[in-house]
Amino acid sequence: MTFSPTSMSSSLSSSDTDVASVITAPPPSYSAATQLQSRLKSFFSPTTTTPHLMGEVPSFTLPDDFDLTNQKGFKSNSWFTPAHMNSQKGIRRVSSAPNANKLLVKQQQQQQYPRPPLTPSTHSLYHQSSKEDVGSMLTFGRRTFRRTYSSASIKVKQLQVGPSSFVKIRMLGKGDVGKVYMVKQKNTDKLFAMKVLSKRVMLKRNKVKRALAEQEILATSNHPFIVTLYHSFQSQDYLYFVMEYCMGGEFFRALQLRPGKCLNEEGAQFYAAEVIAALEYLHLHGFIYRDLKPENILLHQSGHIMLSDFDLSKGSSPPGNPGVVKSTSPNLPPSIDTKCCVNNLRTNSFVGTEEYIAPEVIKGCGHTSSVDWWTLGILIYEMLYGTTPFKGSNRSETFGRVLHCDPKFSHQPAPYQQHTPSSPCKGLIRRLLHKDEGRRLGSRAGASDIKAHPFFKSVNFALLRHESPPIVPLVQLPNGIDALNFRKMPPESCSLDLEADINVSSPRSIYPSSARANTSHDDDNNNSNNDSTVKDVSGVNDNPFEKFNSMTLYHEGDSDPEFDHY
Ligand SMILES: Nc1ncnc2c1ncn2[C@@H]1O[C@H](COP(=O)(O)OP(=O)(O)OP(=O)(O)O)[C@@H](O)[C@H]1O
Repeated sequence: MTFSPTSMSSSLSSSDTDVASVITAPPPSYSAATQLQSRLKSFFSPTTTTPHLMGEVPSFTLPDDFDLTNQKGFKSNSWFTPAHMNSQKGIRRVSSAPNANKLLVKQQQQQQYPRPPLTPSTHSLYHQSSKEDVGSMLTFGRRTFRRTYSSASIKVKQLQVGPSSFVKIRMLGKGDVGKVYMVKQKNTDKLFAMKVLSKRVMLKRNKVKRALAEQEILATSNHPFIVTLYHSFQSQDYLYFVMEYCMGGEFFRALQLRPGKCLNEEGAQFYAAEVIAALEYLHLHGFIYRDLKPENILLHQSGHIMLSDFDLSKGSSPPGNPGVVKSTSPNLPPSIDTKCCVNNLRTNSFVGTEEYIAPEVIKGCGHTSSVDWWTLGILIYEMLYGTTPFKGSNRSETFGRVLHCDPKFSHQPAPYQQHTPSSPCKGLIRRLLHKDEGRRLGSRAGASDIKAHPFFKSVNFALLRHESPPIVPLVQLPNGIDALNFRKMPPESCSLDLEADINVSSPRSIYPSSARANTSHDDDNNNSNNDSTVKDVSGVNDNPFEKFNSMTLYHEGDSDPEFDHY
């Protein structure tokens, strides 16, 4: 398909006119990081210390008519009705009833570890200091933090763009509360992916905390396999994320286009290794991802992966310090324990995607970072077999299999595969899909456990970026506008009228959307959401989007004069 950008381009909504009209917030401050953590984070280069996002935003008027109730009814299954599924909430992301005890514990934790407030003086100091040498000390509020090598790889600046700085090219995808557009920056002609989230819809569906979590992760991550955020800002009605445009589109689509919708073992090993590197980085920073699936893996033009969509992720506050664990083999050096960075994070939310959901999530007995290793097991299986291991004809059957069945490996090669999976490969999948999270691979030291498995014996994790990916996306035009692997969006959806067509399930023709869409019943996130939303209505808490920062981020390697000094 050929495509003329000029014929299809349209300026962004006139209500969101320019930088001046954007509600700006100061950039974030950095959190404290221990020396060990800093050293390890630099080791996982390129990376950064964690800026916590505590901006102050001028208040604005909320739409009068927002509704606190979730619109969709959740139909629980006859054989399985855990308490957290009984409430009448949306099917795609089911929210749980608030749990008073947990709220109390959370509040106590917050009192114990308050995030440092950011004052205008602190962020102006930050700007002045952004050129300072590695290792210099910065003072934020009452706390002093050591800048490390890694923190110099992202510069947080005052917002330099607004909605009108971009021209919309086309819609790339549509989610629960927003849309993602391919946009072109007017003065540079650079392409970006712009995620636009409707505040109204977020308030309606209690998704405010999710957007804040996503911003925190995107703004603090600087990793080759995690999608890069360049700007974030908000207007009266929308939140905006301007991210690197992943020309290769969804890994899910790329898989679907392959014969048998699968990869050979070598290919699966490659993508699994990149995913492990990304998850390891997230865990190190204290985040559990919780929604690994091929739809959330995007492909860079080079074919390397970029993890995206962090709205179901959960952060540990504060993240624990990484440790060092003895290797399981006497011939191997000790390895890094990233499990302990997320050790204090146990959450009871019902989140994930049906076919990828872990047993402990279904049981509702609380889950930890081990859920990410479960989903990795499902992903590897899907890459090899073109289908997930526990898929049933409906949700009830799928959950039943997740809880009670072992993954099946046929003695014959799967269609379009020349071989059956090797023993190390099957062994890895079995160990990742262990029903008991305490005995699952990764439960001891996190990613290091998995990297040390014989299946990855031939993989050099440090050099992954230099490997040639098995799938290199076909970009039909040199400017990347007509890339493959995106869902076909109806042309009439190419408007910024978000209210009109948000929550129309994404057209996933191959799988029924219910099986592939995220499900959530997010007690810990939504407890606070519910809480803050209720306050908003009563007028006690004026702005639920206060903590959403408006900022521009520069990464090492971007054309920014400040980086030229390094
Ligand atoms: N950086 C990007 N580059 C290219 N395409 C992207 C990018 N980010 C998102 N997309 C496209 O937009 C789709 C939706 O993005 P994303 O999953 O982040 O949105 P969402 O609103 O959070 O969706 P969901 O409700 O499924 O969580 C993706 O599946 C992908 O096709």
